[in-house]
Amino acid sequence: MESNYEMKVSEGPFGYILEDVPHVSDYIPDLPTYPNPLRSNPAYSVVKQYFVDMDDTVPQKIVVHKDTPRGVHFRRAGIRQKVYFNSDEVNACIVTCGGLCPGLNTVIREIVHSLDYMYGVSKVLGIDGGYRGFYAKNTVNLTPKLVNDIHKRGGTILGTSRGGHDTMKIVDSIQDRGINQVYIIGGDGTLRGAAVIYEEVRRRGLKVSVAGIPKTIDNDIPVIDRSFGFDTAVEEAQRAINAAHVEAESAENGIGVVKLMGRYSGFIAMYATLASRDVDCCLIPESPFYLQGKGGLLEFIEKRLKENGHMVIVIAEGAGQDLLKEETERANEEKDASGNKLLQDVGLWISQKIKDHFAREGKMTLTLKYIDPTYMIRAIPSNASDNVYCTLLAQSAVHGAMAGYTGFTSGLVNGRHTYIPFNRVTEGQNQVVITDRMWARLLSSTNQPSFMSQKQIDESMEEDDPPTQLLDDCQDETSINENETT
Ligand SMILES: Nc1ncnc2c1ncn2[C@@H]1O[C@H](COP(=O)(O)OP(=O)(O)OP(=O)(O)O)[C@@H](O)[C@H]1O
Ligand SMILES: O=P(O)(O)OC[C@H]1O[C@](O)(CO)[C@@H](O)[C@@H]1O
Ligand SMILES: [Mg+2]
Repeated sequence: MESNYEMKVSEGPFGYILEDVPHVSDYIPDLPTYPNPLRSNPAYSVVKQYFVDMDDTVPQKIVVHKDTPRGVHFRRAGIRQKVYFNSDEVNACIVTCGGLCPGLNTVIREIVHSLDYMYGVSKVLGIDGGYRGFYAKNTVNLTPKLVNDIHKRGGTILGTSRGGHDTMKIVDSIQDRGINQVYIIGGDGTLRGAAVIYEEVRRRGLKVSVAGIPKTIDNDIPVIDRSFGFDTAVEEAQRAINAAHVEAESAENGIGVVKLMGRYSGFIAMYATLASRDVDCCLIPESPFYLQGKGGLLEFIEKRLKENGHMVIVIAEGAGQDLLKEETERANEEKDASGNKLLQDVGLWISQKIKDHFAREGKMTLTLKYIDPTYMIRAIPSNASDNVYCTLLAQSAVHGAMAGYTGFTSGLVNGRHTYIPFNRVTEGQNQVVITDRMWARLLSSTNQPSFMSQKQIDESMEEDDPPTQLLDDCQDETSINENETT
């Protein structure tokens, strides 16, 4: 089903734009409102200004010049004075879809706890096994007690799946069960699914809030600063890189190759490399490379081995797929149940190419160890900082749904929690911009070639990408989201 998501945009002076999120009262008139029960919650009532001002918004771009227009803003997340659901009336559900990511259980736990402890909501259903669970499986009652310890475990207690999105059946199930708050945790595909669920709910005139919590280990969701679980994944990747380094260092002409996740976006590989400092070469999908000849990878490997006697290569799973395709003379057209292209194993392929090259040339004997920790970095529980992040994302989603917002995802923008309309997070993909300052930092830390000709550099500068860090000098140094902070 195609999305027809209509944007709710308003404008103000000096180029101010609010990309607002829908509200149930947009299509159901005269809904009653209730005072927020948090008024009498001792934890909150001591906090000065614990209600978010209705006019609070967060700018998408925070580095500005004297005369730049104020630009796009998102509604600030948080507790509202009025809520549109009475506590007894709420019948919520939670579903997790797509690939695993550290922190899924923390988000589930926190939605259940926030609904119960903050808003007195006790009816929360868990949907089993992703979208198809709405119509093909039984549900489970989620209580604070049941979910109390789950944040210490990896995975999702609800199970997840790919494929199986049937909008009509899902909304029928929502309607039949009397569900009026739907919390959907997932990546770009999941949020596309959530957008069409919201549209169908609205078409039927149902008082149902549809709230998303963006999840992606690859950090490829646009607009938001970073996705939950990313920090944990980068930290876990260090263990594999350390092992590769120890192996490489201990052998004559030792090479350690580590493959990390990242289908189209090389953020995990880039940040794991920058964090480790043991990596000699990082290869990501956004930065094409070649093997043979002057300036190629094999030449660089030989040089680095001569200099250092060992080296570590980190490769994102989506890197070099064009080379593999050429080599095998076939495109891998296989797709998963959600329609995502299945990739060939670039780690195995590149390891073999390196071994073959040096054996054939008889140049040097090398010892190569290939480490593939891809699923290990996403199947673990979230670390402390991701746990806090997940908690805040979940609480924001609950406050938003209780306040009657719908068709939105909670998300961190420039360090502030916001409500973002679905279509803004599904319209594109966050990727490493290789003409940006962060990639330049990586190149200078590994001292690897850029594998780009001057012609390619000129072309990429001319592309219609957002202005780059190298060009306009307006990068927020602490932010991960390359595209949006440049
Ligand atoms: N365009 C779409 N419209 C409706 N549903 C979709 C769409 N794309 C994907 N989905 C559904 O969303 C769910 C998850 O999609 P997908 O497997 O692509 O994972 P994801 O959410 O992108 O997460 P990740 O990329 O992290 O694995 C699946 O059930 C799939 O059927
Ligand atoms: O869970 P699956 O189907 O093996 O998919 C793995 C893919 O999911 C992700 O973890 C998230 O999109 C990718 O990095 C990876 O390519
Ligand atoms: Mg996806």
